[in-house]
Amino acid sequence: MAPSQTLVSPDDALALMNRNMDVLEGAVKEAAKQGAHIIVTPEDGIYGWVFTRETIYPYLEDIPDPEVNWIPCTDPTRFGRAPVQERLSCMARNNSIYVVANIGDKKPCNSSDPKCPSDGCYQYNTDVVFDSEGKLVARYHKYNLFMSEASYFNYPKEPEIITFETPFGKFGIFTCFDILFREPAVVLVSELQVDTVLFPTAWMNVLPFLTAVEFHSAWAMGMGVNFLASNTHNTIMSMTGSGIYAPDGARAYYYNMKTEDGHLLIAELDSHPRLSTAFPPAVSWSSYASNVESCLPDENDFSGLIFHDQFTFTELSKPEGSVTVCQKDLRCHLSYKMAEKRDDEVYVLGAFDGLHVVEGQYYLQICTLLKCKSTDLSTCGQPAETAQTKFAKFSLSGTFDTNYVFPEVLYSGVQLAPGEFEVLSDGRLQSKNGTSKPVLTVTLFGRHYEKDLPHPLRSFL
Ligand SMILES: NC(=O)CCCC[C@@H]1SC[C@@H]2NC(=O)N[C@@H]21
Repeated sequence: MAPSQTLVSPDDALALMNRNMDVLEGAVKEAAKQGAHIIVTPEDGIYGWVFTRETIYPYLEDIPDPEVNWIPCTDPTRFGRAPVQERLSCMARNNSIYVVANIGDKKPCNSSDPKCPSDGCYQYNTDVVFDSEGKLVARYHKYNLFMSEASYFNYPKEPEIITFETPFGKFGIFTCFDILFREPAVVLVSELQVDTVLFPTAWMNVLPFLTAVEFHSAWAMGMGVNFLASNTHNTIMSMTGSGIYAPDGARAYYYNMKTEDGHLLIAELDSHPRLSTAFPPAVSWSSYASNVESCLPDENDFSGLIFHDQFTFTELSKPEGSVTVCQKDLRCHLSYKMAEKRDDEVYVLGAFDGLHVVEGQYYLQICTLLKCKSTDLSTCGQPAETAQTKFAKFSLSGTFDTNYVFPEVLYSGVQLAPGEFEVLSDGRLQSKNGTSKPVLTVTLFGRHYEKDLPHPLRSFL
C-alpha cells in the first residue's frame, strides 16, 4: 500500500495495485483452502489513499452494471481495459470463492449532463463482488464519503441499495462511514432483510465509542445481522480491527496496534440468523429506564467532552449501587457492583443527547459507563486504553426515543466480550456473570436518524 498525491501512468498505477492484489490473493487462496465461501477485503486495499481527482484517475476502471452478466476472467476486454476486475474475477473463479473488493469506478460524462464534473468524469469509491465462477454480481458506490475523500470521489446521485442472493443467504453491502447513517445501511437490514452485511472499511479508531471492533460488533447486534468487517491495517493511522460478527456477538476479531501484520479471519456463521434460536428478541429500548426515578438536579454532576461532544457525568463513588444521569430528554440508569473498588481508578456514568458535529454531523443519544483516563475528573471522556477494575455486575439502560441503539462492551486493551453480556427485551444491557476482564466502557450508542441533516450536508464540515 502506498499513498499517491503524484500523478502516475496507468501502468505504474496497475503495478502498485498488482502488488496489493498479490497480498489479497494470498488471503483468498488460504481462505478457500480452509473452506470459506466468501472473503471480504478492505476499503482502499487495492488503490491506496490520499489522492486528488487527477491522481486517482489512473487507478480507476469502468465497472459495468452487474446486470450485464460478465465474467471478466473469461472475457476480459468486453468493456474495455479492466485488468483489476479481470484479476479479481480470476481469483474468485480459480479458487471457487466469492471475492469482495474495493476499487475505483469511472463514468465519463459530458455537458449534456448538467451535473457532469468539469473534468468530464464521475469517479466513485466502489465495492465489487465476484461470485465463485468469477461473475460480477454486485457493484456499490459509496454514499457517505468521509472527509477529504469527497475531493476526489463523487457522491452517487441516490443511495444504492445493493443486495444479492447466494446459496448461503442474502447479502447487502456498504462501505466504512456509511455505517453511521440510515441510507443505505439501515435500509438494507430493516427493509431488505439481508442476512449478512459485507463491509470493506478503512476505519481510524476513536476511543471510547468508535473503535472498529467495538462499533461494528455493536451495530451487528443492534441491527440483528451478520457482519463481515474487513479493515485496513495501518497502525500509524490508527486503523486496525476487523471482525466476523453475528447478532449475538463476535465469532472472530482482530485488533493489533503493536505490529504491522495483517491477519486473515475465518469463522462459520448461520446463513439465516433470523431463523436461529440464538436470534436475540426485539428490544423496547426505553421500557426499563422509563420506569426508574426521574433525574433531580445533582450538584455532583459535571460536564466533560467525549470526541467533541459535551456529556453530563456522575461519578460511581461507591463500590456498588444505582445511579442516574440526565441530559435533555435522555435519562441514563446504571445499577452496578465492582469486583473491587480501587483508589487509582474512577468510573462515571455519562449521558449525551445532541448533534455530533465533528468529522460529519449525526444526531446521537448515548448512555455510557466509562473509565476515566486518570483519577482527575477533568480527564473523563479522554481515550483510555487500559483498566484494572472488573465488575461483578452491570445493568445499563436509557430513555431512548430511537429504535436504533447499538450495545457496546469494551474491555481493557480494546478487547471485546463475546458471550459475556446480553440485552434484555426491556432495553437493559447487562453482564451475564460479571466481567472476565477490566472494563473500559459499557455503552448504549443510539442514533436518531430522523433528526439528521439531508445528505450530503451532514458528511463534512
Ligand atoms: N473511510 C471511512 O469512511 C472512515 C470513516 C470512519 C471513521 C470513524 S467514523 C467517525 C470517527 N472519526 C474517525 O476518525 N474515526 C471514526
